Amino acid sequence: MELLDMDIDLVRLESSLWVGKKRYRAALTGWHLNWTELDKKNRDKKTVSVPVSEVIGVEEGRVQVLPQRSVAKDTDREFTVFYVKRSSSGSPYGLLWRLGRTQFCCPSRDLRDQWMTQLRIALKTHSPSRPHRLLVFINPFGGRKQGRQIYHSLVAPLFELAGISSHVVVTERANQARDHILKKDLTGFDGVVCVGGDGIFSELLHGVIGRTQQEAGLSEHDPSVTLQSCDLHIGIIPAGSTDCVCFATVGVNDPVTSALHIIIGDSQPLDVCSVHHCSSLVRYSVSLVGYGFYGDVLAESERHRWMGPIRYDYSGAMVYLSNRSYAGVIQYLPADSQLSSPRDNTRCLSGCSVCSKGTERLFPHSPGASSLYSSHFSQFSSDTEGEWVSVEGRFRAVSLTCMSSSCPRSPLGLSPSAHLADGTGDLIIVRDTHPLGFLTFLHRHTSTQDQFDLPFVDVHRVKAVRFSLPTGEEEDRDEEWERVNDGGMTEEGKRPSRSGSHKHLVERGEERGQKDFLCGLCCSKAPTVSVWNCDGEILPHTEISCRQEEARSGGNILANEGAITRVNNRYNSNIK
Ligand SMILES: CCCCCCCCCCCCC/C=C/[C@@H](O)[C@H](CO)NC(=O)CCCCCCCCCCCCCCC
Ligand SMILES: Nc1ncnc2c1ncn2[C@@H]1O[C@H](COP(=O)(O)OP(=O)(O)OP(=O)(O)O)[C@@H](O)[C@H]1O
Ligand SMILES: [Ca+2]
Repeated sequence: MELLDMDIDLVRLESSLWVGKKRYRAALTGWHLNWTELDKKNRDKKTVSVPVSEVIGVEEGRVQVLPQRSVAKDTDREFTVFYVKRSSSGSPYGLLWRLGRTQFCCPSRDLRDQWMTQLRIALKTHSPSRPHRLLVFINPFGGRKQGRQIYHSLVAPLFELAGISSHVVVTERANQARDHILKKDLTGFDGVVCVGGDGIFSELLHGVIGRTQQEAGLSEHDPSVTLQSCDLHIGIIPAGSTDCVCFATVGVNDPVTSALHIIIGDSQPLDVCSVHHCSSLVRYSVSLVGYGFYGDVLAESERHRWMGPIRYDYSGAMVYLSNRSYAGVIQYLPADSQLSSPRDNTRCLSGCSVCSKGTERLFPHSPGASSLYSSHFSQFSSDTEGEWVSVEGRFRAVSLTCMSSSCPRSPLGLSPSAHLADGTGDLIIVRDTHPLGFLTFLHRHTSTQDQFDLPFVDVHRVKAVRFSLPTGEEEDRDEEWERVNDGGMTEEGKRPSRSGSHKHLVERGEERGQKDFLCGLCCSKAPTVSVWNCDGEILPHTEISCRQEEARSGGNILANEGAITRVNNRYNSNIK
């Protein structure tokens, strides 16, 4: 093996080159492009070394790509190399990536051509996982409504430089991206990319998982089905309001950083949680399934979409001031506590040993290929996993998060030690408490203080969760529905339809549950039920079951991140 590595690492090309007025000795091996400054006596000074896997492109002449493309081809002895450059500035939670650029001048045109050819061959041979053709969905209404501009000014030039061809769809309605992936011919695409927030990411996730199951002839609703692995990677260019999936996987929300990760083919598997109601699939989640506070904030914020990202802070304050708690019965299936715990102070990065161990345990005989795995609830228990546990009471918030769910508002996230791909989620139960206590809990999300170290908060690492209303509450809830809806019923005959005196409050979607909350803000009687927030979408049911689907390490549900894997194994962690 060592011999083979040495063979591959043999120098392919070495020569003197000029960068500006300085003379360098440049060498291209299989894995690296190095250039070392030489002093007047030909002694080595500083060396710059760029892994071939991080070279973005090579162009003839003196070329600039960002902020605007400009080409000076007046000499035939120059070429420009573009590569990933880690910015020393950037966010305290992750490094920004920038497009590095060096213009080399060769002693002859012949040598320039040799450099260009060798670099392009090296790129082809050593970057097998790079995408060549991408399907890009832009949500023009996400976040500050800058998706189109972000893509065309910052991302498209990089894709072009890297030789990636992209087909762009600017969405005209919600769920268009999901339906496109479910129904259209995707032959030739190596991946799908969303430009927007967690909502459009969720559309792509549902499209990709759904399509894969369709093609395999599997029903997503059938709980006995083992979900098929998804071959299409999903990339995220952050242009939304929270961009939690991007932040939690890359460490920063920055379109250029994400575009560079996509170009070099970085990928990170993610846990996916499926949410069922009465044995039928409602949605998948990768981030937050939250009842109480986070459900209420989302429902309230939908009425203030026009405010942009700040709608969450405004709605958060409004909901906090309304001081609500909700009765419920939570049942959860603990995960194996010997493997990890939500309070073990670890931070999950790509290549994380807990995620790899979980994979080995789940798929002991599996080859490296990826797959999604689902199983019956009954199959979840292993020798070291516990039995179902039940908790009944009044809660400020019930949150299940598959990953840390870190975002700029909460840089360490809802559960800082949660893992990206270990097949578990963290259940955070915030029991009813006085307003100051709850404010302390919320405030701790903004710092490094432990939000779980409070007497009214419990956190459990789990494989599955069920939520139901206490006996008797169901009736109260229906009374509440009847009260606010003049007794109208839905076509399913289960709940009142959205009609009557509160219709004015409902602005979008099919979210029947939303009305309970909305009425709670404008009516004198406080609502008895909240709604579920599932990755930023309101669920139409209160009683749900969540279970962890399992992504094998090396899998490819998400291919945006990489902040962490190969890169950080070599250059320390990208998330400090
Ligand atoms: C005193 C300051 C307290 C600050 C508390 C900050 C807590 C922030 C926790 C953020 C957790 C994000 C979880 C991610 C969920 C995503 O899958 C989902 C889809 O994008 N986003 C949301 O649902 C969007 C959810 C957005 C939730 C924002 C909550 C803001 C709370 C503000 C409370 C102010 C109290 C003021 C009292 C006068
Ligand atoms: N053209 C469109 N018109 C209306 N809604 C759309 C359109 N395209 C996508 N959507 C929907 O808009 C919703 C919000 O989109 P997105 O997540 O991109 O932005 P956001 O809500 O501002 O950000 P975040 O989810 O990070 O908070 C999603 O539910 C998505 O399905
Ligand atoms: Ca997890």
